[in-house]
Amino acid sequence: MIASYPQARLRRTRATAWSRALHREVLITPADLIWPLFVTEGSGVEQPIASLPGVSRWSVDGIVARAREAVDLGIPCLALFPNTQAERRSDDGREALNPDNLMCRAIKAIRDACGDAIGILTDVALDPYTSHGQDGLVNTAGYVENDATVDVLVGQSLNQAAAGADIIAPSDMMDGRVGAIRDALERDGHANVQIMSYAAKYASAFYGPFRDAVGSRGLLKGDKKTYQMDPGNAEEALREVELDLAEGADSVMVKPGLPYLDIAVRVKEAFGVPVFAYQVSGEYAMIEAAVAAGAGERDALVLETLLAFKRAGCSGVLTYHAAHAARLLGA
Ligand SMILES: NCc1[nH]cc(CCC(=O)O)c1CC(=O)O
Ligand SMILES: [Mg+2]
Repeated sequence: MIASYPQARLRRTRATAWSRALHREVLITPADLIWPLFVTEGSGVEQPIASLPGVSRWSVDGIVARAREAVDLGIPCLALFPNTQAERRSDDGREALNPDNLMCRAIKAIRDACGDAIGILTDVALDPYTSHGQDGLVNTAGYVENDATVDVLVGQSLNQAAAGADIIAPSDMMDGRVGAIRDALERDGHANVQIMSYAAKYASAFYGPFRDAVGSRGLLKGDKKTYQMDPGNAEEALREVELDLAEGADSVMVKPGLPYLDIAVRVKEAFGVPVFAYQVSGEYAMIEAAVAAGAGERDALVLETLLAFKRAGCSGVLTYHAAHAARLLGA
């Protein structure tokens, strides 16, 4: 029998800070955070990104400094994204296969500086390397070809793994890419390289600032609706996750974050595997815009939104607020 009022007063346990702390069901800690970083050419370069106030692209030396900062803050993993120079972009995105590309140089530099003190997650998709900004190879009809793209993504993954990536994170939404990448990693001696699949990734309006950051926004014609998921679909997300797990994903991601918390909950309940959420660039920008407009307080907005992911059952969150949040949580 469950008591009712006045024997039950749910405000009793909320009356003091110590009691609220004692009864809190979930916590967010720096160890729950993955910090996405944008890499650019040069040295000593910091380029602020206008649509992501507070976030910059860094040259490799700056990325190494961010990696050391992350280690000090207790952030376990970085996610790297390259801003590829226009002259290195092509229709087929072949720069993704260059063992000396910006991404590979950043991976090696972080590894040299930090050893195994931090994980390096690398995004697999061709959009930072294509002249058209699509994640895959586009045929003459303008359609992104699935199987031909997967062949290139396998090469991109092996290139990243050879440079020292710890977690390969395919964000392209091609069918069958997780299995193909897993097979190739096993064959190539990378049995312990993980795959975190962007399994349920939606064709979202929240990616705009990210496309500025990697330099693909002005290039992209049309949209990504023939491969990223329709925002109306939830059952389909479970099928996407099921397939990626069957193909060898170690963990799965739901993206964007807050607007899709229901998906995170359902995936966790259905499969009981490690689920990560990506609080994407547009979500970050929304919080910063609210702060700038005096509509909310940054620290509180950041910590509340991050806690929500933990409550939904996520193992962790990719967030551009990672360093700020870790500083707040470490204090
Ligand atoms: N495959 C590219 C990729 N990887 C991560 C993001 C978005 C992340 C963000 O908005 O923060 C995107 C953008 C896209 O699909 O167009
Ligand atoms: Mg899929």
